[in-house]
Amino acid sequence: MIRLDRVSKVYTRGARPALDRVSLEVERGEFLFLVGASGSGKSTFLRLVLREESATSGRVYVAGREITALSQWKVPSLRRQIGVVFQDFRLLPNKTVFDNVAFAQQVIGKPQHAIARDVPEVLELVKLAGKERRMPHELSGGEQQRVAIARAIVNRPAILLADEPTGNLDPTTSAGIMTLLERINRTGTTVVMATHDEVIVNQMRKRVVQLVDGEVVRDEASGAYEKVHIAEGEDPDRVRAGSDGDGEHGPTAEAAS
Ligand SMILES: Nc1ncnc2c1ncn2[C@@H]1O[C@H](COP(=O)(O)OP(=O)(O)OP(=O)(O)O)[C@@H](O)[C@H]1O
Repeated sequence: MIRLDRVSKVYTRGARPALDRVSLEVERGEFLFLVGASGSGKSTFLRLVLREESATSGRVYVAGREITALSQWKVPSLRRQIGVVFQDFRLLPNKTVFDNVAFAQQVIGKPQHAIARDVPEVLELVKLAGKERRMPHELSGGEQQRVAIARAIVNRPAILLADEPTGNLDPTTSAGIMTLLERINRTGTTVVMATHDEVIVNQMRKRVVQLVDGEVVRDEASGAYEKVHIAEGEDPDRVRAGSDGDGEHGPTAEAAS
């Protein structure tokens, strides 16, 4: 569903790459956590999949298409296959819950009867039935994120990208959001979630890909989030190669396939 083939991204010439020769495949229907410290390249990964940024080298494939050199006019059709959720919800403050979700359908020209059918259905799924007429500021953070998720999935995208979706939420509310994302994943949607949240990652036991300085240092089919510490004076390449004695920390992409 998503494949990166030796992808590097350099934002500023001469600077360290934000992603450094990343090769990774995400199968249709998979749920993948992308973890790593701030600045490790998680958002860059998501932006490349969305074609908000282009790779400096290597190739990116999404839903069977090579998007590295996709012409600009084809980008909207790529994005229609991808729903996105952010840490800060990004709802339209002057629109109701219903209209925030409906807007995602209106911009792609969905007819009114489809909107009248789909929006209540998706609001039911995210457990917001009855709150259609509320404005975003009349909702809790968790409810606002549910609206954002409803908006992201209302057009039935093949892929859902979530960038720190629980970053502004308390643990209980976060758990509810994770239950919802898992349910969406079970309907066949491929989910890639970037997060710092070790508790969530460790509870879910999904595939975990960990980045350090733009490099994949771990890829485990049902992993935990173990922080990779690079101590002062330690050779970071030794850590990245996973040669720390127990042999458990190297990239294990094959284990997930
Ligand atoms: N538009 C940009 N121009 C220049 N450098 C950038 C740009 N976006 C990101 N970077 C750099 O690329 C690296 C990776 O950033 P990225 O945002 O992908 O990390 P992240 O893992 O998502 O971090 P966070 O968890 O803080 O969101 C960082 O060193 C960052 O400073």
